[in-house]
Amino acid sequence: MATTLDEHRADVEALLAPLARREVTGLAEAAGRVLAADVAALAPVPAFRNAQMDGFAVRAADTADGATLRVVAEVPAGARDVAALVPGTAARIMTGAPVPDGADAVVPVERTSVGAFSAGVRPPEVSCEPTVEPGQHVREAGSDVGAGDVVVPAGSLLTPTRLAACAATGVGRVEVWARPHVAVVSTGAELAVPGEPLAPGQVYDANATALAAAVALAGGELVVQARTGDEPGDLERVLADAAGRADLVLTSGGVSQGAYEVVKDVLGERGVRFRSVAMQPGGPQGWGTFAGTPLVAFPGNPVSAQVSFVVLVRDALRRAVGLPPAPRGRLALAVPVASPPGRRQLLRGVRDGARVRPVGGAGSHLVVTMARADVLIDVPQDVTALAEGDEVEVWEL
Ligand SMILES: Nc1nc2c(c(=O)[nH]1)N[C@H]1C(S)=C(S)[C@@H](COP(=O)(O)OP(=O)(O)OC[C@H]3O[C@@H](n4cnc5c(N)ncnc54)[C@H](O)[C@@H]3O)O[C@H]1N2
Ligand code: MOO
Repeated sequence: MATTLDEHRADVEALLAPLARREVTGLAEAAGRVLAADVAALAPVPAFRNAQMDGFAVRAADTADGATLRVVAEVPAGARDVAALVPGTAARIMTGAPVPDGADAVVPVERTSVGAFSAGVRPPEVSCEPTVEPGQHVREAGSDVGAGDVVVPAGSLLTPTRLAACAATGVGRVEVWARPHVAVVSTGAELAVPGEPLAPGQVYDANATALAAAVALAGGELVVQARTGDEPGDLERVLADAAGRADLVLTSGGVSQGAYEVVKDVLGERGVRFRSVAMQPGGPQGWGTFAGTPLVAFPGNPVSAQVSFVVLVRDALRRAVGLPPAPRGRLALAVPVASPPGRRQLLRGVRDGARVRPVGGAGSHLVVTMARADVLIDVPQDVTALAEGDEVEVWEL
């Protein structure tokens, strides 16, 4: 009996479990990564009591009845050793500058007798708006976060806002889940490079591009993208290089029943296992290690290779980088669907409002039609007919 998709997926997930690894990076490189450990604030925010407005630091009680205050000091942002404010005086202060001890309020310049600042001229005195509340326009130290408090918890995706929070609290490096290095190897003597002329009998290599993009979107880092023909020696050389540079090697092609199944032949001798999985597309599959590096061998048909990645490898890569599984959902079928028995079908589907309908035919070569699909419709192995309105599980593409 052919292996079920769930059984094969479990084997591939076990093979890829060691890909999860932590590393410490700078903040710029951490964008889009997932935090592996809590980040705690090294400094409080604000680090000191400071002004929220350009204006005058005062004692609120001194300003009653429009009293005139002598302007005795100048406090720009970045000022150090700021003297305490003597009663009955004011200090000209700029946004972000330390509020002098003794002052308990900042009055914006436009709400004082001065009206506006002009460069280089310090007004000798000032009177304020009628009501000045203690604490107004003063940003207290630690009012955003205290030193030692958790700024961003482990498991968070590092978005610009969260990275800014790390930076603002003095944290320059963070522990994240490492991006596994992935090699993508397309096999087949017939493959041509997109952008170059197509000779008779050739087919453009779509899998290298598809798998490279899929790896990147699942959080992996592409380190090798190679093509090899049907020469065992070539394949061995390419795979040895790939296995030396990557944490995971993905191959496509050469795994079915043909006379030139180079992947199956070369890897089979090295302990990689091949089996027929009861799914369509993506029936013939291989998995194991090459020179100690995990390797997953997908069939060459471009629809099969892409579907195989989605259902076998995508979530394992996402897990390694700390991401949750890709979203799966349930949708009602917009049309009836017939399905052959004994093989779990992964039909290309397109959303139709809250419903889903199959798009294109079943052929695994229909790589362009596949691009119209936004989900895979998952028809269980034992189901042969579904009616309009029946709910099906879908995998996002
Ligand atoms: N006698 C049998 N023949 C086949 C069987 C079978 O059980 N018995 N299985 C079929 C199924 S299902 C699949 S899937 C394919 C898998 O074939 P391979 O993995 O050996 O792949 P190839 O033969 O190398 O290529 C298949 C097909 O895909 C095209 N291809 C390959 N690589 C690429 C690429 N990188 N980009 C675009 N297209 C690619 C290739 O030209 C072939 O047309 O086997 C069936 N046969
Ligand atoms: O199992 Mo194959 O992937 O259908 O074309």
